[in-house]
Amino acid sequence: MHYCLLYLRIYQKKCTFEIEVTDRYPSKADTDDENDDDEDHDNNDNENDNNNNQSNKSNDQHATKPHLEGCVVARQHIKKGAHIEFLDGWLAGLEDDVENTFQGETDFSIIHTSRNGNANLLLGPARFVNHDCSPNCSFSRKGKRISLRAIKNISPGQEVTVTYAKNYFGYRNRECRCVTCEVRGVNGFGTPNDYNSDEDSSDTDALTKLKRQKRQQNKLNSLVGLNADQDATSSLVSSPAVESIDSESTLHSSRSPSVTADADTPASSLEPFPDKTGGQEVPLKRRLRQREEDINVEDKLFKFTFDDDDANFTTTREEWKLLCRGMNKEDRENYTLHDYIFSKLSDRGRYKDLQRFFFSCAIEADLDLTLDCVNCSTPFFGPDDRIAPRRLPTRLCPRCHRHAVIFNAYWPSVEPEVETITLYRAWDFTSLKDIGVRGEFVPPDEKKKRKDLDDLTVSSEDDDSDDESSDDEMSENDVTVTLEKKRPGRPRKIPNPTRRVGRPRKHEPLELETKFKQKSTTTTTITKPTVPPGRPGRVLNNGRANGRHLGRRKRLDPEDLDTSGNENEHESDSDEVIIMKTIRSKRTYKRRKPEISQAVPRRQPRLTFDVDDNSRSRRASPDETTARRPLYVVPLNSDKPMCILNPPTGTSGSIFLTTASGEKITIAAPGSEFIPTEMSPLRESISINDLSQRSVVPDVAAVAVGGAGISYLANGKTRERTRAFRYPKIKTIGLTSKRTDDYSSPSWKLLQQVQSSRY
Ligand SMILES: C[S@@+](CC[C@H](N)C(=O)[O-])C[C@H]1O[C@@H](n2cnc3c(N)ncnc32)[C@H](O)[C@@H]1O
Repeated sequence: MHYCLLYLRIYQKKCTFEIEVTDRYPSKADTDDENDDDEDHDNNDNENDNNNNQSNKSNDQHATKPHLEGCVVARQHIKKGAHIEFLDGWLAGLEDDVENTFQGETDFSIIHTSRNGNANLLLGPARFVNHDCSPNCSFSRKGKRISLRAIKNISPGQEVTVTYAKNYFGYRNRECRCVTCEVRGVNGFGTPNDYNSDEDSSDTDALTKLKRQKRQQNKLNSLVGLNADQDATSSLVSSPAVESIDSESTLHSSRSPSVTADADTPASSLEPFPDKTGGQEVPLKRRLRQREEDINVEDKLFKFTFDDDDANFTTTREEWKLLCRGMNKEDRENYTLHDYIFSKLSDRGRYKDLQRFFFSCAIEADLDLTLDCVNCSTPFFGPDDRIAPRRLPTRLCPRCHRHAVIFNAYWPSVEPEVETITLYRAWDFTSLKDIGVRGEFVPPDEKKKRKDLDDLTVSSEDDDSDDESSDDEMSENDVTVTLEKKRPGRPRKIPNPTRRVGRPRKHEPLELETKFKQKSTTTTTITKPTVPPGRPGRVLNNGRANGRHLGRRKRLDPEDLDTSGNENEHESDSDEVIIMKTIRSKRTYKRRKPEISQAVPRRQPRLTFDVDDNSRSRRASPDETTARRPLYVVPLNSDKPMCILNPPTGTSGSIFLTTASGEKITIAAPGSEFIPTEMSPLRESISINDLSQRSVVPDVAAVAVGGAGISYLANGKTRERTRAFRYPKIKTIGLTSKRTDDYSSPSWKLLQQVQSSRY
């Protein structure tokens, strides 16, 4: 309890520091590898143009092996001599044999006190304080209690450090990877030669070296603009000789959260708020206001671009605004962006999964993608962060995000903002249309209809669930009967005695598990169930499965999608849902008859999303495309047609979309007149000249297929021009009315038909 309190206290407002994560230090395994493969490193590093010195080499090496550890970062100015409240530790004595069990572990901090030499386990927030050869704090001990005192002035954002011992990280701390060593290019950042020269040197040499270090440190001070107290290299600690100091490159290589400067960044940018006033002290309030303004600007500008594609994609936010423009004022005020997104998603619970999916796709699509924290400008998502984080990135870096969640204030301020801070996801559906994740936009009247149907379903399900609970082993027929009773639409979650909440537990009661298995087996063997039409858009499950994969730190694997989703879905809690999922599998829907005759391809693509197809590196072979590429249907309000085909001007014709297998779906009536100036809101066809002139086609339905084409009349002959899409991403073709609320438009109906025939 006592230890718990020690930790909990650090979340108090007046606490001047916080626990952060850093990837500065290598794991034990990394260090061993490094020693083993020194030669290899050199060879590899030589290939890297950017890495001219050893320190960078070393860093890059670790960039590929992120290893996170804790660190303590100041959140407020801490004056020299001040006791750092709440940064306390507690010593728990260790017996010798127990101590041995901790050998080689860095997760525990063992302290040997000079008085009796006993080993103690250091517990409490103080255990997160890292070593620096030029520390800004020192430990002090009172009985079993350890506290920290600042020996230099510490600014917000600076890491709180102490010196552990002279030889803690090997002889003369040669494996030390503190900021000071990094700046000096020594120890963990030095070359083996440094060590040799150091070992050979005499005491007099050491004095000269110290003097030289002092000179270099002064030089550094003037370079980075820190005063003597804040300087990372000010204290003369025992350290090998410094051959040269390349402050710019070494600072650049720093990946600790407390040091975020890059090569040409002046020291001011080490501050959480980049100094925009030419070095003058700016009041916190003003900086916060400035930051808010920046956020607003950023918000407007936030765009997502895939450079390998036909067009830039505007944000979902902009689409939403466009939609709002057509609304009356009252509706507009009540209709939030989230409403819009969720109306597309149809299920709030999928938001997170979809986010993960976007995140992974974003990484797939642009390997150099980085985002800067809107609060502290730290790049928090870059090439090195390709391994999926446990938490999704926000537009605030993890540190600022967490801080905002706790204090409703922007780091480092702890004064709550007047209004609740809105925390945006970094990948907020901006790429919805691009990535190929399908959403479902349900018109309000349709939504109502479905709701009514769903309500009906719930009541019928209630009856069914009674039956089920009385009979564990359901026969195939039983299932079919159950389903026949069902209305179309997604099954509702209903109270069910056998319902499993959350993931299957490791130690589930045996009885329940058997029951579950029996039912699953029964359901998966159904061959010809009466398929409830269901509602379109269920493919979001795919995104879901992907997210799950990411959570397991795995690359997305399309092969896994069909199966893993079923196992882990939240909805798989109930047997009902398992049944539905089975029915929704590709086998079942293949048997469904297309509802629009010539407009729908005979051969339906599988209900999978193949991430490999989506990657730049590989183009799917025709066979693969036929098998894997789905026909995506997403209504969008894009202001740009993404696929532009250039027919000869002055011609008229029709537009069709092609599936991956080459089948065509005509989406605009052939032979329609081209009247560029009069855009009929209800027209069924769109002139190919509209596209050729790249005119804006508002409120379009988007259909992602294998390609798109036009057929037109030229010299009395019908000609065709088709373009295959390289990636199975969503492409839009202008298609429908200008009015988004007009769901009676023929093209909207067509879209619905296509949608319903799809699933
Ligand atoms: C008392 S703990 C400090 C907290 C630690 N970072 C953590 O998250 O548990 C000591 C461990 O931190 C790491 N560490 C701290 N300072 C270091 C430094 N200057 N160089 C290399 N590793 C360091 C080492 O792994 C060391 O065993």
